[in-house]
Amino acid sequence: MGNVAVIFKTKYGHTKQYAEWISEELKCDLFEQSEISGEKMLEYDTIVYGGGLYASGILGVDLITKNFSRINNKNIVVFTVGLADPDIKSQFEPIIKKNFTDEMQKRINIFHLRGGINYKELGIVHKAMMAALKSSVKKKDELTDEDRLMLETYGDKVEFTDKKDIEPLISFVRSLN
Ligand SMILES: Cc1cc2nc3c(=O)[nH]c(=O)nc-3n(C[C@H](O)[C@H](O)[C@H](O)COP(=O)(O)O)c2cc1C
Repeated sequence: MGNVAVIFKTKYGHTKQYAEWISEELKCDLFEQSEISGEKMLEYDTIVYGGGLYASGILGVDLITKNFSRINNKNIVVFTVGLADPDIKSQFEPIIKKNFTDEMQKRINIFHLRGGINYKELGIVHKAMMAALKSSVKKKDELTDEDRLMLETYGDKVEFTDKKDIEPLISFVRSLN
């Protein structure tokens, strides 16, 4: 795995928690996305980037995509943190397509971790986005499990963040050259 940098961007702290656990486990450097430049990333053999999921976008992932041609020769691992259940793999396909080109998808190893939400903490824009999502879900004829979870927990607090879920990512990074 060589020398590893864990980099993250969070709005409400869930991705930061995972990034801290990962960097502690790997005993490696940890950076907030705004603290590290494309140039600095060149010092590492393995880059692990984590971003919260917002309307299918991976927060701050442009650090990786904009610098992709420079870091292409490194091990690149991305983890997303969202409310979507990581066991339902199909729902991540559009997210991966939206955030990465075909070439990037071949080179980047992607993991999905589950975060949480506390409606009382949300900023005004995010509150409005969740309200809009709720009314569109309520209009659906058939609800998915995710839709039901959203309606049941709307306005409340849900927490899925769990340290043991980093294990597959940790084993993968340790297996890298
Ligand atoms: C406005 C808004 C949009 C969101 N969009 C998604 C999404 O597209 N997919 C998903 O799985 N979770 C989505 N979430 C849930 C967040 O990804 C989840 O709260 C996550 O834990 C946030 O990570 P952070 O605390 O590190 O920012 C959304 C949350 C908000 C408030």
